[in-house]
Amino acid sequence: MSNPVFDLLISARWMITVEQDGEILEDHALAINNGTIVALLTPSESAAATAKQHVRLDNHVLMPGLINLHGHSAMTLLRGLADDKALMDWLSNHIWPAEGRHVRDEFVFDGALIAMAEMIRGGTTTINDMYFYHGAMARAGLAAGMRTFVGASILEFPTNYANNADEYISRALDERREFLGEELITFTLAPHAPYTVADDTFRKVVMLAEEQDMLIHCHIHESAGEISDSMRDHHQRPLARLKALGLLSPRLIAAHMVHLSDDEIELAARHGISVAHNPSSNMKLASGIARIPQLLAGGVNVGIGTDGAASNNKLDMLAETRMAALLAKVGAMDPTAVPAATAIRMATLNGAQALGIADKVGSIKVGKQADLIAIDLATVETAPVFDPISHVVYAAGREQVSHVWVKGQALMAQRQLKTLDEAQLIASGRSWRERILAGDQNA
Ligand SMILES: CSC[C@H]1O[C@@H](n2cnc3c(O)ncnc32)[C@H](O)[C@@H]1O
Ligand SMILES: [Zn+2]
Repeated sequence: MSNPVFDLLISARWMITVEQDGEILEDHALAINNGTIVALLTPSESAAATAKQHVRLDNHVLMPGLINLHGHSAMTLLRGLADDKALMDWLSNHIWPAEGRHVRDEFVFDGALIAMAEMIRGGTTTINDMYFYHGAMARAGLAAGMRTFVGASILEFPTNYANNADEYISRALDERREFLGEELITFTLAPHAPYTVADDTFRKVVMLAEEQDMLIHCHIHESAGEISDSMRDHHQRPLARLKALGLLSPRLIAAHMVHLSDDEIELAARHGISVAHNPSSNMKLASGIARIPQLLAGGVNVGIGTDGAASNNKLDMLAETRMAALLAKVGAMDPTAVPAATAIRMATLNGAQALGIADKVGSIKVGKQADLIAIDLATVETAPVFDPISHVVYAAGREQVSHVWVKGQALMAQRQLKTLDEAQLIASGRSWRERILAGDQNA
């Protein structure tokens, strides 16, 4: 019997599977057909295998694509407009007025494409987003070929997108219809935060999420002010209020969760909620240090996000993974907190788990889809290699990401973007700068 000819064969010097913490395979290969990993080949099997395309990564580590569990992609167009502010000052006095002047369909599409190019160049294959103009976001995801979770934002106050909570919801559900058959596009419900969403709206969100089988994505316990304002307005901490409203469940991805008591960590674990940890944004807005080691020890699923480019200001998941490991250590005054392998699991499989796609992506396993990245370790920054897991977290930079695949489709090869035109995106960013500086209401 003749050997099968695979669609794609990727052989790599090292493979971090994330199936077991710390597992590294040397000189193995992955066989891929129709975007799915169909075989994991030993060195001798790899040598005998044949494929329509064979990518040889002799100095690289191959690993699952990074999953950005919390972002606002289109905010790339507001990057650097308001730095060095605390959360509520940043939002109320700078970001929301700027969004009022500029955020439209075209802004979201163009801003999201710039974000996606940056994310792909840094090894991100999935983005869990929340913003406005969801058709534009979904179209950007399809153009880029990224796995895109489009968060349908819900607020009580008017923006360019909608006037009240009911309108945010109905408009988003209308926009969602066009993309229901798209495997890479999933809509989620994204009530913005406990301080911008009323009790009745949260109740509607819970009902709708169950009825439509949708995830819920919300900023929760981001700053100390959010908690004290909630005590003043609701006589409860936000998490207790959300529990009473039925929001706490495995459907919930809670972004930030910086300020938590031991009881609240236990509550989060008991209800199976996932946390999107955003270390750089939390540091830059001086929101605080999330208690990640305690959350993980308590059994809470914690993934990693960048937040938007206006509060980070990078969309660099490798840097964020490193920050997650370092910040946990200094927060706990314990160098063993969040070791490198745990940080990699948080940035991959835990993100997939939060999004309900751990059966499809998040680790390297036969039967899973080929959402994969390669990182070139043959650079002075990562020579010599004793432990590829250590280098991925602590030493390698995003410029060392060489290849990115989503469902077997190459989005980047040898650092060349395959689905997006970098020069065009830089030009688009320049033209938005002029429009934004001109204060064009219809920009
Ligand atoms: C409803 S999502 C879009 C909304 O959220 C704002 N935003 C961006 N980053 C943050 C953050 O860290 N905390 C709270 N709100 C944030 C964004 O500007 C949009 O208005
Ligand atoms: Zn955010």
